[in-house]
Amino acid sequence: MFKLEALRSSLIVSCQAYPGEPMRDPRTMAQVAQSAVTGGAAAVRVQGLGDIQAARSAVEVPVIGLWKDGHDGVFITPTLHHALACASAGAHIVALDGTRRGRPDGLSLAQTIAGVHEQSPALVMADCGSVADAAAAAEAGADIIGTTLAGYTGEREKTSGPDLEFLHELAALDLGLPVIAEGRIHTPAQGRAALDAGAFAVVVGTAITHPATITSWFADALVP
Ligand SMILES: CC(=O)N[C@H](C=O)[C@@H](O)[C@H](O)[C@H](O)COP(=O)(O)O
Repeated sequence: MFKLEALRSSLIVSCQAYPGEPMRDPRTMAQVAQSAVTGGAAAVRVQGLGDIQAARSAVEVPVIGLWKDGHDGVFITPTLHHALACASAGAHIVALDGTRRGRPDGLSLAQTIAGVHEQSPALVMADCGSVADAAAAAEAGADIIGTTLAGYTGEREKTSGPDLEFLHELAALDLGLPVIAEGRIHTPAQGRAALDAGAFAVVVGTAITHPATITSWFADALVP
């Protein structure tokens, strides 16, 4: 079993391709994950049961697994069924929607987290969108708080870079849980700033593993 403490101050790389994209293939994402580990990623975050299984076979580092179902409301590992499937596929940490919104299976966040803890060895990362979410997720038994949904639930403004103010507010709250900064970290300096704002570790996705978006940044900058 991995030690969460080993991820302190580390870089975690999210390797995701979206529905319909050419790289949406578990073998491709496993290769991306391997490349991230070669570059220094201490863990990877992957979406979908096939990608979780492929990543587990491809890399030695911890795998954060999630299952996106839909694209509105509660869609990141929305139910206990989805969470247990991620754990069965090999996720060391299951990332799930950690907001205060109603869940499609009618279970509370606390019931969902308890179900994962009772039925698997996986830890739970609660993807939150606000300080109130984070406090509720800590109360509900989450092992890790993620800032993943800041700017996506209507409770906080969508900052262009990481929501550093959110990280400062969470640090001040001192929930007693590791807070992983995730979302719109696009440069190494922003990753450093997230750690300095109190994050336990940093997840970078798009800026490392989503070539279509990275290309658009360059292409847009060249438009006269
Ligand atoms: C909001 C949502 O659906 N976030 C997803 C969560 O898994 C991913 O699409 C993001 O790429 C990931 O959070 C990493 O963030 P960024 O790609 O900004 O570095």
